[in-house]
Amino acid sequence: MTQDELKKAAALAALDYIVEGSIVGVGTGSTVNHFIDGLAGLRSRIRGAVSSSEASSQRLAAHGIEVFDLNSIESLPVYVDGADEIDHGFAMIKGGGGALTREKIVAAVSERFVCICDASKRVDVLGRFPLPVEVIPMACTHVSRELRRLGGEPKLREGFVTDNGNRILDVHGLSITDPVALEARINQIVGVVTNGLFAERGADVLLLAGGNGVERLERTPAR
Ligand SMILES: O=C(CO)[C@H](O)[C@H](O)COP(=O)(O)O
Repeated sequence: MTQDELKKAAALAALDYIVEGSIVGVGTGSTVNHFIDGLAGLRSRIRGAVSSSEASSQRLAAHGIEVFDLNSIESLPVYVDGADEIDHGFAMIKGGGGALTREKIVAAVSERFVCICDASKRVDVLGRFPLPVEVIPMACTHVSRELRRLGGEPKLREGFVTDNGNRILDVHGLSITDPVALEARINQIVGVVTNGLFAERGADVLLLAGGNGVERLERTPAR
């Protein structure tokens, strides 16, 4: 199977986690695009969706799925999103598509985070994938300096502006032994909107597609 076929298998498995009659939280990326296309077939069984990016909102709307403002909803039973890396404690690096801040907001509201990935995303230690950090434009130089102090090598994502009008620094070379602590530490830097470590609020379910099918893994409570 190709990587894209594996992404599609994981994405379609997530349809089993949709709560009938609910609003569904929808992430961003090529794996999520397969999920959105699959969700179109269940349109009559959900109220609609909240989305973590303009791109996902457009794709949902093109399928006739109503996209709600997150501020207007009372509960979000399930959020489905991909990841760039996920470790064995279900902490993730996200933001390869640059949607990390809205993803983190929707994830924070949701009761259950269902992560959909092909098996190449599973790692023992996070950090081979450069960590995206969303930064207020005027703070790029200051934040880069601070990130270097933490041992990383930040690179501005050239030509990319987030849906929130900000910039992304991709931080290479970080050794992420304590994802919860590093997530909090980077978020303390003035000018950082948020970073792509999803450790304080990691995934609850991991649907991991590999050669032998889709593994359905649940996070153990004591993470
Ligand atoms: O965090 C994300 C976007 O900001 C994506 O979930 C992540 O980059 C994975 O993308 P893909 O499904 O295309 O491999």
